[in-house]
Amino acid sequence: MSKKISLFDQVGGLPTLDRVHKRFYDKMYAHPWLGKFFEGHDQQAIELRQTQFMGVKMGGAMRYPGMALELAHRRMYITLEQLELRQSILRESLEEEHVPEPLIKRWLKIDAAFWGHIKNDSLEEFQQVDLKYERPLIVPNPDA
Ligand code: HEM
Repeated sequence: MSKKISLFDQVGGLPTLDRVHKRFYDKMYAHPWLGKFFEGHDQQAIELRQTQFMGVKMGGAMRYPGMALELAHRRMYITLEQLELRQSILRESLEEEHVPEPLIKRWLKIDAAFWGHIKNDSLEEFQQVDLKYERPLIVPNPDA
């Protein structure tokens, strides 16, 4: 019986995830709007967590020892517009790393499956979240 090859192996395994996420977070950290969320956060640590998280979801033999996404992002006011912008930056990074288009589509579909854990539908709803001692982080669009 033939074994189905995981998406993780199809894209080239850990070296590909490492390269994509390095490129992706270089762009995110440099971004005039989304970059503000990452100020004071170690880029290499976030790259590693993203690789572990996606590695597991893509069927790799990996472990994700990080926080639940809802908890990791709950102090950030993240909207659908920002998630779409983030995904266009992720797509650009995947294309620049020559990941084939059908695999890009599968990668982005997995990514989008977790938006529900992170997305805020309105500022009113966000302001009702009990953040305990954490400071809320709302970043207005510098171009708006
Ligand atoms: C515009 C959207 C997003 C922004 C601005 C954002 C920002 C951030 C920031 C600032 C952190 C560091 C949190 C901390 O260390 O306290 C973080 C962690 C993380 N994010 Fe996001 N994120 C976004 C969307 C996503 C999405 C869609 C995913 C997954 C599909 C994701 C996966 C992760 C993971 C795995 C971590 C690591 C959590 C940990 O360290 O335990 N993020 N994000």
